[in-house]
Amino acid sequence: MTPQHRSSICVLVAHKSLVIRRLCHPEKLYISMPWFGMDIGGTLTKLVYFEPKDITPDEQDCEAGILRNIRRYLTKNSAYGKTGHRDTHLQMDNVEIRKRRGSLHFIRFQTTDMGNFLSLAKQKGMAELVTTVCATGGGAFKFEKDFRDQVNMKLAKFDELDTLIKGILFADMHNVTECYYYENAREIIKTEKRAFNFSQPFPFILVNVGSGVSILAVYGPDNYKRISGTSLGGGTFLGLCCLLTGCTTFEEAIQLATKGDNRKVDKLVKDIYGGDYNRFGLTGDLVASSFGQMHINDKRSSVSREDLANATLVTITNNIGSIARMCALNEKIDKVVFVGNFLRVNPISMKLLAYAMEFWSNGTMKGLFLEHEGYFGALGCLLQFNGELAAALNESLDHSPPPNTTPQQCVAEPSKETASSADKPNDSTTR
Ligand SMILES: Nc1ncnc2c1ncn2[C@@H]1O[C@H](COP(=O)(O)OP(=O)(O)O)[C@@H](O)[C@H]1O
Ligand SMILES: CC(C)(COP(=O)(O)O)[C@@H](O)C(=O)NCCC(=O)O
Repeated sequence: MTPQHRSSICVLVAHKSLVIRRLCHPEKLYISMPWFGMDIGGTLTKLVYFEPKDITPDEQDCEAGILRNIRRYLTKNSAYGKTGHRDTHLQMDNVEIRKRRGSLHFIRFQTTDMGNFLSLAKQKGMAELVTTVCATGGGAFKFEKDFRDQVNMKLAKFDELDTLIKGILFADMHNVTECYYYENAREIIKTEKRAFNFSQPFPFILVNVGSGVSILAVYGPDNYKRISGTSLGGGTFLGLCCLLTGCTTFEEAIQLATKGDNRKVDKLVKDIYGGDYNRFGLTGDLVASSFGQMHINDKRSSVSREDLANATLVTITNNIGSIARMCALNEKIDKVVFVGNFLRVNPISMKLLAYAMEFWSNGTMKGLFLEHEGYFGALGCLLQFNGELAAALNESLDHSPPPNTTPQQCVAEPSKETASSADKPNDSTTR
């Protein structure tokens, strides 16, 4: 291929505030890579990266070195900086987004590490390549100035609950084993994970257990309301566990909880009644009072760190289960979907939630879970950006090659109207 040939097929199209790239095939239009969706949460930042796998030799020729390096860096490693991890087991291959085929990669790091992330982005040349990052979560607002000042990047902000739902629906459509439930949930020791067909999802209650908890009633892809929430969430579990046991990470807290016994910490119905409280169906083994034994000196001195971790996990989980069930009852909805990174590596809570839904509803409600747990906001953010851009591009696309044929690295920059939906109040989101 001659340089003239190359320059004539790698062209730039600029329209309004969108700058898009036409690579190699004039009839094909590509929003410039890299495609990211970022969810900057209260505890963890989640990054979903789309790796194109259908790159033609021509396109490869046109691709900037920085872009290639970023792709290699993200896909060849599974640990980045101090706290960055790629969840390789969650990778989704052969996914089509905007007529491109590729893999979705799922990366997380501590939000407290944002400074290091920005330095790394600068070091890897991201700042030269990308001018706008699609972001959701509270941090999209909190860190907007840092992105602008430190790496000269703008944030295209999307609402975290809108993107959460979009991400869930996409993942479920593209992964047949995304949704699961626990069979025989009433027998916690024996219960087993089973795939659930979530192809007819509506209506469902969505419980997002992040740092705090948001509870939504979802009636359709664009029809939902936020019906409740609680500040006693994943952040509470981790915070209390660190205080009570001296552990320092979520993984450690879960490890401790796995080996502990909440019955040494909590007061059970049988500790109060000497057995069951039959009149209202309260069995003796039910927790009557979380941490209810810890005012007794002897009991306090005999509990282990493991027992305290387990009791903390059970307390937080049961409270979430109880609120979720009441919400489902109020809305007359029988499917309750639990997501959020609190459920990461945490089968104890998932089984307890499945049990709570089943037991307290006499089998009329079902607790459901999703494999990509905490990544749906970031995924929906990536999709929403493309979707809205696509609409804008469809309107504006001029199929004839433009006069300027200089190959040049460029970025997709959303227009104000399309990108800043999170800046506007959301009428469908009520408390
Ligand atoms: N590696 C981890 N570090 C810290 N918290 C974790 C980790 N893995 C799971 N968690 C749990 O996930 C919660 C955060 O969930 P997430 O859905 O990412 O919410 P947020 O968007 O508020 O950060 C934490 O409060 C903690 O309970
Ligand atoms: C404020 C939040 C939406 C932030 O989301 P998060 O980062 O916790 O996922 C969430 O923490 C929340 O809904 N908290 C509960 C607030 C309440 O209803 O009491």
